[in-house]
Amino acid sequence: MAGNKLKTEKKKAESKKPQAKPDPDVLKPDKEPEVKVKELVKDERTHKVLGVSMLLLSLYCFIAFTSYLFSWEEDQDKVFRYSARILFSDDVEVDNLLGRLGAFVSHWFFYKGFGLASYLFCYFFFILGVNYIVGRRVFRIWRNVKYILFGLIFISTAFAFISGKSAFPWGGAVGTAITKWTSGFVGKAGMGLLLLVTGLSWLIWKFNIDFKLPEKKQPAIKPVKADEGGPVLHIDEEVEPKEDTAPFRPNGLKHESGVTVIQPASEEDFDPGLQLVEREEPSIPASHITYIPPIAPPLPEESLLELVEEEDEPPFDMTEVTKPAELEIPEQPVARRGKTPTEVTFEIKPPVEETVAEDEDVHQGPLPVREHVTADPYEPTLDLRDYQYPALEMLENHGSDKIVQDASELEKNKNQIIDTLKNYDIQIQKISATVGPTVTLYEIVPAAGVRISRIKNLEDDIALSLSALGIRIIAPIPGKGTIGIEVPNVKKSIVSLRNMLASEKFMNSNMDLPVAIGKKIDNENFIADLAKMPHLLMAGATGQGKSVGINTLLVSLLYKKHPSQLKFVLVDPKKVELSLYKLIEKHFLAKLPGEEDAIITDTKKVIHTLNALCIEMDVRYDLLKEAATRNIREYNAKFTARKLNPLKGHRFLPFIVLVVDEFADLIMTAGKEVEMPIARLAQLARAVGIHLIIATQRPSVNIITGTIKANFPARIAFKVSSKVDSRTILDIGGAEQLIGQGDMLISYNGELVRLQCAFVDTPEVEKVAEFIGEQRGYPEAFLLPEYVDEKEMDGKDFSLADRDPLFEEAARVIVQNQQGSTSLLQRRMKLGYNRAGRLMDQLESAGIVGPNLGSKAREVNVKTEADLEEILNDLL
Ligand SMILES: Nc1ncnc2c1ncn2[C@@H]1O[C@H](COP(=O)(O)OP(=O)(O)OP(=O)(O)O)[C@@H](O)[C@H]1O
Repeated sequence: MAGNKLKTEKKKAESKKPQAKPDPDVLKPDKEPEVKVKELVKDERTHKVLGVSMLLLSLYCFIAFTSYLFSWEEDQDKVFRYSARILFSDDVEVDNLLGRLGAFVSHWFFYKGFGLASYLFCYFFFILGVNYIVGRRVFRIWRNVKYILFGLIFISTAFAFISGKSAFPWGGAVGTAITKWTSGFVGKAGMGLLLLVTGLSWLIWKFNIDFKLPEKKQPAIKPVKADEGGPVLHIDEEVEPKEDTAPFRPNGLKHESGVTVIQPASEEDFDPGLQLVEREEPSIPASHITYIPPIAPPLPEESLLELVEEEDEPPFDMTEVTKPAELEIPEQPVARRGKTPTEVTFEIKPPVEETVAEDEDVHQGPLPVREHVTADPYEPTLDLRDYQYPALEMLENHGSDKIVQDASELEKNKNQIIDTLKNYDIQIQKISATVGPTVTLYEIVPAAGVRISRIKNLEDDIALSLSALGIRIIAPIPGKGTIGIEVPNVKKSIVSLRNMLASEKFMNSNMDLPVAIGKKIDNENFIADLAKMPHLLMAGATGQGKSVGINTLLVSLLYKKHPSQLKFVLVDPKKVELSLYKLIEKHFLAKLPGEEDAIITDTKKVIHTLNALCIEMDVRYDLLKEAATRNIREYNAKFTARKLNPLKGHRFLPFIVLVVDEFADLIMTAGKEVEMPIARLAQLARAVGIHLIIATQRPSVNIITGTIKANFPARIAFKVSSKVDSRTILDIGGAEQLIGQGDMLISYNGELVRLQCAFVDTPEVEKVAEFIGEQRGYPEAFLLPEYVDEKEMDGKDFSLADRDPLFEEAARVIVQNQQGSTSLLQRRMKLGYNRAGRLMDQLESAGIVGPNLGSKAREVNVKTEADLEEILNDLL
């Protein structure tokens, strides 16, 4: 018994002991996985549920409101009587299609709220719903909320005002309250006017209604007979007093300088003495501009492989199609100021088509990539399909881009020009002025019989009498029978790059490499295609705007091109000018394999890079030849149409733009070694999409040699220190008379044009570069072919023991293809010319290929792969 008692006590004690190990047989209840509220809120499904709910709510309100329009008389009474209790009173019957809730809600919105304007709530729920369901911003919420708020107040008030004492709550309680207060304040008529003004203002603001009257015809220029007194001139001008432009005063019959002025005999004879020609650039507000990568169709598996092989990129999901998106370009109003009833000579010509410096063979149609698209084209932008183009908001609006001109300054200059010419007994018929950002162009129509060379010879005298720097005489202005005198403005306007990029011409341009360079004197935007130039030489004394000019060109391209379409090779011996672009290395820069820095600052590396570019050029020419195409555009079109086999080394060729910021420095240190590859590239690289921008502060003949000059038909000169320098760059004087700060002359297509370079400041460039740099890029910069300096290789005789690591692979490529060609190795193994050549020599030493046969491929001595494996094993 005692024993039993002991046992039972022991058992009890054991049962009381905490169990050390859990019994594996006992199943524990599953723990509910913890749902984090944050994740729930972010979850795509939550958004979709919300979206569907919003859409249903919108529909519900719409039906309830519409039903209210027909049942309000019957239901209103009941809602009044029961108030919210109506919702729970089963015995109350209402006519609203959506029952008691419908009647109650509609009553609240219509009667106690905004009347008919309440439909705007349906719209609000609708746009919210669509945005949530689609998962992106189809409608802009904030902008719509503003419209809805305005609409609620305005429509309810307008309806309440118009409907007067109608029993139906047209404007709801809100509209009625506002109407009551306002009519008490400004009276009924005042209220009506106020509503009209508000409504019209909104319409004008929204649609920018054009109220222009038909324009008055400008009388044609008529030569006027001279009387005995001296030069004959019509100066009856009076400039419209507008903004910053004061009027020209009528000069009467006797000009203060003694010039006899003939008054026109009749209205028709009237000839404005000084015409001010101002052109305004239509620009698109930055907020309306969205750059979106082109439509990207899905790629088949083959291309996926090819991408992985070619770009060494992680395989992306190519099956998803990037949505096509619209380029939202609101219709641009034409800024035009009419004439005052008095005789006005401030003539504002309608905006002129922007000059687009193009060759005749300019591509007018859509981009080649699209042009040649058949079914299923290759889309290079899919490499980085999420890539976002920088927004215009990242750039600043420097000044207003509005030309500031002082009329008294115009008047003074004009009189001085007339006086000076009169002193030399030169008669003129007419003088007109075009005010540009930095200079004003006075155009003179000389009287019959006056020799143009006489005016040209007086250049210095006119400059002296106007005591202004930077005067330039163009006699005659090409294409016009007039003589131009450019006089710098006292107040100069900055041309913002932002406005130029916002211009329609730039945004809609089909050019391969569009660059917004600057504004002409008549305020036309000068937008050119770098691919047509095809290279650009820039020169100018220090501090005159070269670096800004380079930034302008680079930023223009960054706004238009996808990283898959364009690569920059940046050479910056000054080390600081282009360093900002380091941020976009993995997107837009190209470099030599194994190099750390993509921006080249060291002269030795510049030589290697230039030679590597020459190799790239040769490889591209081989590719073009194989593809039976003449230029990069045709080649890429064929490639995107999938007519070229990537397994044969074909690939999409991005444009390459080489920028050298200080060319003089390189020539000084490396001379011919730099000049030769540059000249070679300049001569040949155009067709394969390699373009050069070379800048220098020392435009002397030993820097800009004949070879270089001959290959750079497009040249820009900022202010230089002497006429000789100007001649070195432009083959003509004039650049020494520029006024600096981006004032420049561009010689292009045989024309010399004065431009004010577009301005972009360093912080803006930094912002753009940061924006691009923060996005997903390629794993590394675009690799140029390897270049090995022959001199460095001298004396390194080949022995089979130290053969190239790629020897075996190269041997297999050659034997498989039964073609002993160096370019085959280059293409298939992505090698530089030199390394491929060395490999071929090694293969020759090993007896795999025969000797060099000049332009023909070498003979392949090994016929089968089995034989090759034997030879390779023997070599081990
Ligand atoms: N297009 C322009 N519009 C207005 N101002 C300009 C423009 N271009 C240059 N400037 C002014 O001139 C200054 C010097 O320009 P920039 O640095 O481009 O000269 P630079 O020729 O490159 O000189 P350096 O050869 O010494 O580097 C700028 O800081 C700017 O204030």
